[in-house]
Amino acid sequence: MALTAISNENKVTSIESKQPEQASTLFDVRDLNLWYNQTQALKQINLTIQQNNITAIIGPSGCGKSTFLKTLNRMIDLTPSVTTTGDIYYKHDNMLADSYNPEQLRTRVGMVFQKPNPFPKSIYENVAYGPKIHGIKDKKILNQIVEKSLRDAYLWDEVKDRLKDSALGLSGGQQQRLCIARTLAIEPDVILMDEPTSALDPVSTAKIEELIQQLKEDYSIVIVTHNMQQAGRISDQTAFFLNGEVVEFNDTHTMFHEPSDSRTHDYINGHFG
Ligand SMILES: Nc1ncnc2c1ncn2[C@@H]1O[C@H](COP(=O)(O)OP(=O)(O)OP(=O)(O)O)[C@@H](O)[C@H]1O
Repeated sequence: MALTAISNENKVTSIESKQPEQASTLFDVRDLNLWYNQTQALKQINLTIQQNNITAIIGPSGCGKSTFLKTLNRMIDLTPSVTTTGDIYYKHDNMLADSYNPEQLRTRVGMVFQKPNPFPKSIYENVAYGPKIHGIKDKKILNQIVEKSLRDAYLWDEVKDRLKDSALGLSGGQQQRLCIARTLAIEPDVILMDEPTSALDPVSTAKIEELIQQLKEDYSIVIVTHNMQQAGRISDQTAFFLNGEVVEFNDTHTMFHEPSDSRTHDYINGHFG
């Protein structure tokens, strides 16, 4: 299978090279394979993820999208009986190496899940939690972080008068924006999002999509989505996964208008999946 990657200049480039990618590459995934016990879930994945881009991961159920996302911050380590081969360079360090510190990686690579999962604490404490864990005790600084994170997550105006209320009293869409604010509070480089709008109504979905596009200014985003329109609307690059392989990885416009593989064409046009 011919695999291609899009450089910052939007030229199709070969990723056969074993040299580190250019400075704007955040993740450089090389020959990644992953097994759950004997079952191979990811097969020879090669792709690069660029800074300040939105990269969408699409594909039918069970094709390995979430597994791939969880390798990017090594949350997959928490699943017993997983083995991997290959390399993932994060800012030029191989973060799959035994010597690499996954805790540190997770402070740089935050994650937002399909179902909003706020802690059963106040709105304020949900956002302050990460910075507190990282040793910030000064109340004034914490207040600033909480306000900025909630503003950046487009939630401040809706919650500024009820910061001490339980986060569980927020609507689903507000809870998801709170989870994004909680991620922003630790100032990551990357936000991984696993179907972040699939449990939300269309209005909340539109707000989160707008937010994601805004966040691209300061963060890099990798989003798993089942929603083709969403991938087409918000992402810069799209990877199409099928049976654990990357069938096609390209800039989103090309992928949706001139897919190079007939399986991509069929999936995008709803013929399977
Ligand atoms: N903890 C696990 N133990 C064993 N197999 C697993 C585990 N998690 C996922 N798998 C298997 O790995 C494959 C890929 O699963 P994954 O959840 O990554 O797919 P997905 O594309 O995200 O699916 P969906 O769109 O349904 O969420 C599937 O065959 C799945 O059954």
